[in-house]
Amino acid sequence: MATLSHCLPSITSQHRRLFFRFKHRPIQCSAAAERQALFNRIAPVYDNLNDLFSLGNHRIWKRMAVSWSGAKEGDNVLDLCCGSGDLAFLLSEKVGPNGQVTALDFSKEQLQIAASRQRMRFKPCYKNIKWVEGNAVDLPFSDSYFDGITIGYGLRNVLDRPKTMEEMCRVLKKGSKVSVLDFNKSTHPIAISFQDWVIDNVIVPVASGYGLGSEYEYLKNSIKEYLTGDELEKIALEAGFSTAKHYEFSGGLMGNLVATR
Ligand SMILES: C/C(=C\Cc1cc(O)c2ccccc2c1O)CCC[C@H](C)CCC[C@H](C)CCCC(C)C
Ligand SMILES: C[S@@+](CC[C@H](N)C(=O)[O-])C[C@H]1O[C@@H](n2cnc3c(N)ncnc32)[C@H](O)[C@@H]1O
Repeated sequence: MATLSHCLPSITSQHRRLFFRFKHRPIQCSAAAERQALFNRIAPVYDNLNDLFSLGNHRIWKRMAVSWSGAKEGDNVLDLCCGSGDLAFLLSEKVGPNGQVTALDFSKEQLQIAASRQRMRFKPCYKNIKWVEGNAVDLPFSDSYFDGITIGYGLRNVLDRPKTMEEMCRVLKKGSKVSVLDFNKSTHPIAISFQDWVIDNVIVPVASGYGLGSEYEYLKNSIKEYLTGDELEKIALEAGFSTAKHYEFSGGLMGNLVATR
């Protein structure tokens, strides 16, 4: 059984207590383990490259996603596939000291960075964040537990998206929302060509300079294999959500699914 505390020699006991034990199944499937390893490898440069490649725009997109989740003061919310914690920190400010944020990811390196950011940029409300090492397809939470969920650039990367949708529906209270932010799998030829051109000619060459060329090649392929807005709405309804609406923005490059349990 893996506990994150074994892998975190540099964090304080206060922060170590913030991690739950990962009681659920360890990652056994080799495809999932490869993906986990990829996100561990990019963790040290992940935040800086997001700022650089999106010209800071990812911060705006993440604020929009939090707003779409309907999270409010005092809520108990989940940020799934939290990575280095951007959405969790925004949720923390939104729900305030009387609320609670649980932020889950399967990458130890990303969680380690999230915890160190929590220490360094300390705001009183950040005490309300708990970091959890776990798998999005098998959530360690009881039914109807959360008032809202965000998942930013996460659903595209999980191997079993319908199961992840079902899990999110299961742990949400009735009437509460999930906000799923990601690249939009556009059907417009100009948006597709622009996205491909930027990734091939800017993102992959720059990332190659950090030894991460293949990791960012994966990003391009994962967008191609992702779901369109219509397909996302369909899997949300099939998973048990009562309504589902996908919004496109930033010239059709990004998309956000909002589904209500
Ligand atoms: C925060 C963003 C992406 C996170 C992200 C998601 C993934 O699945 C990855 C997989 C593998 C490697 C890295 C990632 C990853 O970083 C969104 C913004 C960051 C993008 C890298 C920037 C995308 C640029 C657009 C194609 C065009 C930008 C136009 C902008 C308005 C200037
Ligand atoms: C592109 S990052 C997004 C991080 C963060 N949400 C953000 O917007 O910056 C995708 C994250 O999903 C996590 N992830 C992918 N598949 C997962 C799974 N099955 N269970 C838990 N986390 C997963 C990765 O470890 C990675 O941190």
